[in-house]
Amino acid sequence: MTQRLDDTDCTSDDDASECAKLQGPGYLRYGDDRLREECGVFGIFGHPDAAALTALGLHALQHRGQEACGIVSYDGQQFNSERRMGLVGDHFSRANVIERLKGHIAIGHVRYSTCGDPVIRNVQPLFADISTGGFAVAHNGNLTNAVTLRQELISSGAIYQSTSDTEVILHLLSRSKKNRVVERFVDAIRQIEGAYALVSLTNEMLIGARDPIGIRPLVIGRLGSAYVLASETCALDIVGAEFVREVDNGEVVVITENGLESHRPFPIRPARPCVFEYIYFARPDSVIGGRTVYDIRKQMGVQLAQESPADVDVIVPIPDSGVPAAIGFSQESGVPFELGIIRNHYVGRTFIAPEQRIRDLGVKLKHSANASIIRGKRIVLVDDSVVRGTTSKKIAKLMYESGAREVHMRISSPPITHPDYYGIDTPDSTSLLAATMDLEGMREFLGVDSLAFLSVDGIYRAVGFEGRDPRSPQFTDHCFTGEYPTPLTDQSGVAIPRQLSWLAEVG
Ligand SMILES: O=P(O)(O)OC[C@H]1O[C@H](OP(=O)(O)OP(=O)(O)O)[C@H](O)[C@@H]1O
Ligand SMILES: NC(=O)CC[C@H](N)C(=O)O
Ligand SMILES: [Mg+2]
Repeated sequence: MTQRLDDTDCTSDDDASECAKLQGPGYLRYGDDRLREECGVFGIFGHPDAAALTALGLHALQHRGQEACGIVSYDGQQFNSERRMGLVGDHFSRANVIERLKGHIAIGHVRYSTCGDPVIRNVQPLFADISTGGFAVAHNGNLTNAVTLRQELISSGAIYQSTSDTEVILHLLSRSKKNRVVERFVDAIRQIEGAYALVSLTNEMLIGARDPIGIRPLVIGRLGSAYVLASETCALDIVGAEFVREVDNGEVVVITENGLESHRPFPIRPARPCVFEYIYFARPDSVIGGRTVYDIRKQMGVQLAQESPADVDVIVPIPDSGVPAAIGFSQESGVPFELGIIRNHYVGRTFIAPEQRIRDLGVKLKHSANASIIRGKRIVLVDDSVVRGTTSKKIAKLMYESGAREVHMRISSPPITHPDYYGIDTPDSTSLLAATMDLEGMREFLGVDSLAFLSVDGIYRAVGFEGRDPRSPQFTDHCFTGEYPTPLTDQSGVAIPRQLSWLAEVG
């Protein structure tokens, strides 16, 4: 059966085309030099206001991706799709937009691109009409063999519509020889490598899946008789859904009118979720593994104060994500916590810009000194991470300019020495401060009186373990250890062509 797709996706967007111009046309970006967040996914089955609730869920997940957003619904007759560059609230708060997205099943996505330009053709959910009917997919994560598979598929006749890694899933699904859509889906995900939390929609089901070691998060909720899938529990809270459980690593959940069915298509392995969810990505009020992210970040601050105390007058967090660790540091050390930096609420997470000059400006736009707190004081600045050092360097300078007597920096995660290929999109190693300098070099570069990072075991202790189990690490932590838990086929194979498409979207 073939369903109609009513597609009101944006076809021209000034920001998107400007971005594309700045980056060069149609490049399949890999490991470029920007810190990015992640994507967020949401899905709901069996609710008359499916699209409106999806918009709310995406709004709660906005911290995971601020580049673009989209929703696909199914109304019993046809699929309806809206995909836009920009924020959820700027588009999906309009009643006429939600009215167009009719139906009782919907999925949605907020995007930060890790693979493929930030242009409308890469905005998710992606949709395809395959022999079993319409199929939409929204993906958080990054596939580490997507380029290799793409080359194979294109050489055997596949016509790609985007430069996103996610599109490979649609091609594999379409080419599967299996009959049922769930079997085809399983067939497809067995061929992909890397990190994925997926929500997918057909005319009769909602599907959720996590990669074999569960790098990226996905939770299940109930809202009356409806089922909800979401990247984080904060998206369940906003729609009033009750948390049921996390989707397990390697699990596929299929939700139909008959309820939820669980499939385990991969050999059982221990989970290794990404530790960066705790450190930076997830919203502090989200619950992972039974504990709030806020509580865990505070514990990271406690561990940090124990490992690297400082003789100072005041503890100052670098907002936003440095705040809980700074509270923990203050409570453990007994030194008062003060908001010595005020954050501008109209600038999102790290100001997204392709040039260092604009990133520098971004940090200035985002953070201002609360000089009366700083003047004449010895302070500890607490942040969750240092990637390129842009934030820490600017803020340290700002503190001295505002009259701080001493500035000490404490980071509630270990030095990031290795790039990420699983959806974080930390830069290649030449741009990572800790990959190019030792501790003293970083201290000098940042211009602070002292600098210390939390140890790798300290992170594990904060989450509740005795330390990292070297034989079977409990987390995906390659950023700090260099130990990648999946094959990096695209990185280790023959050269990845930087340019896969000659189509530049200019409007
Ligand atoms: O060393 P850098 O390259 O500057 O990157 C590290 C900074 O980026 C992140 O903050 P971000 O502004 O993205 O988000 P937040 O407001 O949630 O802290 C992180 O919390 C650090 O502050
Ligand atoms: N950050 C992510 O999870 C990105 C999802 C997908 N790889 C994309 O580039 O769109
Ligand atoms: Mg920050």
